[in-house]
Amino acid sequence: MTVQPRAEAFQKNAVVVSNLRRAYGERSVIDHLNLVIGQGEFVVLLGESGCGKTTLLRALAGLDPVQGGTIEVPGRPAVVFQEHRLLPWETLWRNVTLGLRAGDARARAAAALGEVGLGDRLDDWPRNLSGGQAQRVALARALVQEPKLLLLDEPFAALDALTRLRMHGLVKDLVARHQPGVLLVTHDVDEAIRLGDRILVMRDGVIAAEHRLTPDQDVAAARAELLSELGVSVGNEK
Ligand SMILES: Nc1ncnc2c1ncn2[C@@H]1O[C@H](COP(=O)(O)OP(=O)(O)OP(=O)(O)O)[C@@H](O)[C@H]1O
Repeated sequence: MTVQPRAEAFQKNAVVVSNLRRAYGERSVIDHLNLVIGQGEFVVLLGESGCGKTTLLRALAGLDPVQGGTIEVPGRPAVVFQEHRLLPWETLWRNVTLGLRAGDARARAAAALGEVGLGDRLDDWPRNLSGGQAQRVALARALVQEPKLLLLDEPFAALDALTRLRMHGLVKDLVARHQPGVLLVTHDVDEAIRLGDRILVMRDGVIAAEHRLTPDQDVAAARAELLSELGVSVGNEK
């Protein structure tokens, strides 16, 4: 067992990954990777397609076995995927509290759905939601568990540009309020710059580069640097 949920909460860290290894058969995808995410820290993971971002996220979520190393997390991580994964035969409030053992489940669902602007839709059905609304319910379902670690695997990728921008604001607010450590996987460099306290670039099975963004960051320069690390030449683009 390499994923080790700890009963006592970490004081500072949402996850500590040491020397993680993950292979599919003979093919190594994660090769002695180290990573620490602090409580309340928003970390974004970029990397070329196929470099192993989702593999890492799934390992952190405890969804897949790993071949070596350790993952220490203070409790069960919550995950939001690109697809909302709501159960069509359950109402929204029941979807939000699935697996939650609490006597006041409906009240908790009401609070969580309220936080994502859907407090008046408790008894509605997933089929009646837009893509953005469904992702908001998926976020409520993740946050109702009060996770110390929130894993986001391209949760905005299927949304239109305007909805995506609104979701960025919402997620940022929710993370500031609930203070989980966050690992967001995305292909979108602008999204990474907008949301990340720290941006990681994954390559050859490890974290190959790391950027801490400051409030007075030169955004164009950061963007060009990140794109270049991802193998994209931007020439003189501002
Ligand atoms: N179940 C699997 N069986 C075998 N190989 C797999 C499996 N899942 C992923 N891989 C391989 O592992 C590598 C990493 O895949 P992964 O999905 O983690 O990449 P990614 O960085 O998330 O890619 P993308 O950005 O395109 O989503 C790829 O080469 C992929 O083909």
